[in-house]
Amino acid sequence: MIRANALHKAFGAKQVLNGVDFTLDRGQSLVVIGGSGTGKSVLLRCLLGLERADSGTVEIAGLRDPKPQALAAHVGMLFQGAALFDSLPVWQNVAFRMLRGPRRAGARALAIEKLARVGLDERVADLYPAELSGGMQKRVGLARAIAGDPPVLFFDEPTAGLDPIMAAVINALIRSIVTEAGATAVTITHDMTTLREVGDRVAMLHDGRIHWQGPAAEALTTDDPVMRQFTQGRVEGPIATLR
Ligand SMILES: Nc1ncnc2c1ncn2[C@@H]1O[C@H](COP(=O)(O)OP(=O)(O)OP(=O)(O)O)[C@@H](O)[C@H]1O
Repeated sequence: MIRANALHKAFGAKQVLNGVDFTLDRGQSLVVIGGSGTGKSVLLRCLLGLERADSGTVEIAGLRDPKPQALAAHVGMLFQGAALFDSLPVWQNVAFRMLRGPRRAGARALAIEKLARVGLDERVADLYPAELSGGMQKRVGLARAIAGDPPVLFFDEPTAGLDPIMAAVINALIRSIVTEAGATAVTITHDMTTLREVGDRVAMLHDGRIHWQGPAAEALTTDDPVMRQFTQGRVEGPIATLR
């Protein structure tokens, strides 16, 4: 369902992706972890066709090296910081894509249905993003990601900036939405709780490659020194840190 094959991407002399390979079966949920600056966002942009890899191929939902426009019908995305349009009310943010298509008339009802799915009341529909808390904005972003019932979902740092309780709420919502929809999901995170709650599988990006991948249950118990340092948040270990 999602395949990255030998992806390479450099910026000038800096080789960020240096042969990234992974395959994710339909209906599986993959959590991608890795230190700051290891290229998680670059990988995401390459997968979504927002950035062109120097070499290698991507396959998503049967499309090979798809352009973002071609992916729009297949992929829902929760952006870091939710990335809502400030000038549009919540319901138009959620049903944004429908507003320009033949199903315009049903857009508001669909938005309200999706808002309910993420635990938001109909009254939120007419508010503007600036009137919402960070946690509510994340929920709206989540409602937008699932508005078109896409078979593939991407979540970029879904709990960043949230308090631990709201983070738990968002993790649980993501897990239930992914399970219920049978969606194939890729989540980028630094949050070990998200790793445990959301992932079936985990892949760790390190030195431009997938250094480790395996079942989520093994990610926190593996003896791999890079994984151990990262998941346990240790300063000492093979991952170079600025001290
Ligand atoms: N457009 C660009 N031009 C030049 N360098 C870039 C560009 N985009 C990313 N990079 C570099 O690629 C590297 C990886 O960046 P990326 O944002 O993917 O890291 P990340 O793993 O997502 O980090 P974080 O967890 O901090 O968000 C960084 O060194 C960054 O400076």
